Amino acid sequence: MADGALMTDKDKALAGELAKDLTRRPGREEAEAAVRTLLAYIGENPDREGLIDTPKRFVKAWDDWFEGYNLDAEDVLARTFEEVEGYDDIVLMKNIRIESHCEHHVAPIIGKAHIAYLPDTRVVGISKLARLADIYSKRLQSQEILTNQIAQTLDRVLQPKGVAVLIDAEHQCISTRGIHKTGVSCVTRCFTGAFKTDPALEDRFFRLVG
Ligand SMILES: Nc1nc2c(ncn2[C@@H]2O[C@H](COP(=O)(O)OP(=O)(O)OP(=O)(O)O)[C@@H](O)[C@H]2O)c(=O)[nH]1
Ligand SMILES: [Zn+2]
Repeated sequence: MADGALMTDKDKALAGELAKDLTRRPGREEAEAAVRTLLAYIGENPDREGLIDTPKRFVKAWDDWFEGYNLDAEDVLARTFEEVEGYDDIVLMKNIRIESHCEHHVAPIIGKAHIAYLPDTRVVGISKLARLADIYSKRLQSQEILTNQIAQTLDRVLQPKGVAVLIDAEHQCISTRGIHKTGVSCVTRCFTGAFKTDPALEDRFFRLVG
C-alpha cells in the first residue's frame, strides 16, 4: 500500500494547495505531483529509475488524450462551401476511429463513428467531420453525450436538413476490469431533422453504414 514517506514535502505542499481550491486549474508541476501520489498509492517507488520520468510522460499523454478541451468545434466547422453544383444527397463519413475515455473510470473507449448529414445550402470539408469527432472524443465522456455533442454541433453550425451520428465502441472499463466482458460493444445514435422524420432516409443511412 501507499507509503506516505514516498511523497516529498513538495508533493505534499502541492497536494495541500490543490485541496484548498479545487476550482483552480493546477499547473503542470502539480499534475506531475498527483501522478507521483498515484504511483506511491499502488506501492511503487516513484523515485526508481524506470519511474522517475513517468509523471512527466503521464501528464504529456494526458495533454494528448484530452486535447479536446483546448479545441473549439465551432471554429473547425466555420469554413463551409456553397458551390456544390446542386449536390443534395447524403454526405457520409464512415468508420472514423474514436479514441476517448469514459468519465467514470478514465478507461479508454475505442470504436468507430459514422457521421452523415443531408446538406441544405452548404457543405463542410469532409476532414472536418473527423476533426469534430476527435474534439469531443478527446475529453472525458459518456458515449451518449459524445454522440449528441457531435450531432448537435454539426446541426447547429452547418444547419443542414438533417444529421445522423452512430457510434459503435468498446469500453475498456467493461473489458479489462469490473464485469470483464470482451467483444462487447455499445451502440449509440443521434438523428436530427430529416433523418429523424423520414424513415426512408434513416433506412438509407443504415444501409450505407452497412
Ligand atoms: N451510460 C453509460 N455508462 C457508461 C459509459 N462508460 C462507462 N459506463 C458505465 O458507468 C457505470 C458506472 O457505474 P458505478 O456502479 O458507479 O461504477 P462501478 O462500480 O465501477 O461499476 P462497474 O463497471 O459495474 O464495476 C458502469 O456501469 C459503466 O459500465 C458510457 O459511455 N455511458
Ligand atoms: Zn468506465
